[in-house]
Amino acid sequence: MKIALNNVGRRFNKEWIFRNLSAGFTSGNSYAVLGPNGSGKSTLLSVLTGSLAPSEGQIIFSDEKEIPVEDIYQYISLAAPYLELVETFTLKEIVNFHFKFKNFAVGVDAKSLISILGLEKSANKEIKYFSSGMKQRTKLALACCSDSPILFLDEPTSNLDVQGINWYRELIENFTKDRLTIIGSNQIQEYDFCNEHIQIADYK
Ligand SMILES: Nc1ncnc2c1ncn2[C@@H]1O[C@H](COP(=O)(O)OP(=O)(O)OP(=O)(O)O)[C@@H](O)[C@H]1O
Repeated sequence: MKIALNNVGRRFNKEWIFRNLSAGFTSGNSYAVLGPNGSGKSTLLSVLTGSLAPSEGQIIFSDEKEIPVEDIYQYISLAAPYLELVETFTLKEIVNFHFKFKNFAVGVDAKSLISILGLEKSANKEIKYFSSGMKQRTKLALACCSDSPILFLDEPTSNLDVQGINWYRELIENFTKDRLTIIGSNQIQEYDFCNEHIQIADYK
């Protein structure tokens, strides 16, 4: 899989969030999109997931041949603070719902995913009664344990405590091999495994 950006820029009204960004993202690598609050990390991630069109420049998705932007969602898993879980579902129901649209990563099924989460006792609890950390773990596990070749994680450790951060790092170790992984972050423990860094400030 490859995502190629060619002189990409995005603006909202008259404000350019980033400009002249040319970069290639390929399978087997992990990339960190870095910058302070409000710098444009989520905006760039939205462009990279195909959900936001660039204001200028070109984005090309390919896997041997070009993939139209309207099809790219099939190749992507995403966990982000602005993506909400369905609150009235139980954990079991949300896992079953999610995997009606995606396939499980190799070696994972609904039962083992709940065990990876460490939430066996909450399997029949509605998401609305989950703590913010439990919700965040659930979002990360759903994204990481899907078999999609591209994985986007925006602010992956928000709401996680030290134990949760260690759990996240183990998840990354087990589920990012051979994938194209892109992390939006400003916290080193979220992205220190990434082999390439993109500083939004370099494209202002
Ligand atoms: N739909 C929108 N319309 C207008 N401005 C927007 C829109 N979305 C984002 N922005 C602006 O773009 C800039 C970058 O926002 P973005 O959410 O990408 O930053 P971020 O680096 O992800 O921030 P944070 O670390 O706080 O999540 C901000 O100034 C924000 O107000």
